[in-house]
Amino acid sequence: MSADRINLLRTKVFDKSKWMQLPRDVVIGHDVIEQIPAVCEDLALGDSVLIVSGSRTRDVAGKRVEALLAGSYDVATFAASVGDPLETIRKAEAAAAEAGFVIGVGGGRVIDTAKIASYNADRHFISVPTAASHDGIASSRASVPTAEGNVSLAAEPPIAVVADTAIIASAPHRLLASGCADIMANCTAILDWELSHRLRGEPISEYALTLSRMTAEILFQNADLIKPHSEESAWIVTKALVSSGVAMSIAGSSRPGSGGEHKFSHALERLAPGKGLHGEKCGIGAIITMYLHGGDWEGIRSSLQKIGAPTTPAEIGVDDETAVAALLAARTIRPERFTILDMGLTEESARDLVKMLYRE
Ligand SMILES: NC(=O)C1=CN([C@@H]2O[C@H](COP(=O)(O)OP(=O)(O)OC[C@H]3O[C@@H](n4cnc5c(N)ncnc54)[C@H](OP(=O)(O)O)[C@@H]3O)[C@@H](O)[C@H]2O)C=CC1
Ligand SMILES: O=C(CO)COP(=O)(O)O
Ligand SMILES: [Zn+2]
Repeated sequence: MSADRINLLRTKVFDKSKWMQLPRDVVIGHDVIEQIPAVCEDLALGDSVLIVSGSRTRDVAGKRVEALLAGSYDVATFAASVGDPLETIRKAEAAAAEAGFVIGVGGGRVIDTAKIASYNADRHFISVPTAASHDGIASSRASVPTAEGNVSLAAEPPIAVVADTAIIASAPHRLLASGCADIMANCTAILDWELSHRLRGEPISEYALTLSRMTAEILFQNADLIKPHSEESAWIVTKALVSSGVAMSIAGSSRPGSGGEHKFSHALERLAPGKGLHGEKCGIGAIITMYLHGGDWEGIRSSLQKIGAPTTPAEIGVDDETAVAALLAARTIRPERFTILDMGLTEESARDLVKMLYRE
């Protein structure tokens, strides 16, 4: 082969690069919250720490983390209040800038606040989920509600995840079921991604896609094992959430875990704020988007029912008309993310779908 040809091939082969940020320590299991001092020592992140938690989650686990670290670190706390998320993030960022590293102890909102604040303040971040309710536990993305709908922001990937299954199993079952639904929704998210790849040439990551699909499939297979307040269930779901977060980190975007069903969920959050948990809305949305993809939508519905997640808008206090409006508004949220809901859905067809697929 001529030197010119080799150089051409080199250029072609080596002009691609990717930066994947993954957690270094992932500690999951019974009472592992007690391992936090060892994790912090192992990572040698500094002498001072900011612990971010919410009003409930501070009592659930935040205070325990504060006590565990108080002897060895200068500990500051930040209460991630429920209010304007961007304002809360700004305040958390200022507090993070004063600390050596940040620990987020809570549900999805708290973890996202801590990981964005860490990213903006250029601090390492440790993720301590108190509930297996969302797949942002281990990812480098954050999903933040704004007036225009949720935005997906780059965030600090956790350098460590410490997920205590005893704490997670004690959380309200609704949170665990919501996390299951968030993962089950991966199966429609990847169908949307493949559709966009075939139709519009959107780049796809086979590894991220396969990991995301496999994670959802494992959960569908284990749906019978998911029971309230069982530590085994917490273990199964938490591992799946970490795996799903890794898929997003590999992709460098939330695409492997967020398609039309998520845009429907974000639209609902805007139209009916506070109704339903994130994963619950995604699961409900996945029933419709799977139907539109021609897949096993009844399988999704029965798996959601098995784990105790809602399958109709009515179950989360949303009326049919609002669900129709959310289906139609979904395409206006993050419009660059092409999904099956961009394929000609009309008001009439949305109404028919809601009537047919969300029968009690
Ligand atoms: N980064 C990503 O990729 C993703 C991000 N998300 C984001 O995550 C958020 C949704 O997360 P989700 O966890 O569903 O909702 P929240 O974080 O709002 O948590 C729901 C409620 O559960 C409480 N809670 C959490 N853990 C426990 C526990 N162990 N015992 C009792 N109560 C508990 C919280 O308390 P407290 O008041 O203390 O917070 C809160 O009141 C959304 O903002 C969504 O956009 C969702 C999916 C993926
Ligand atoms: O929720 C997510 C994955 O489960 C990601 O959220 P976005 O839809 O905001 O990207
Ligand atoms: Zn989600």
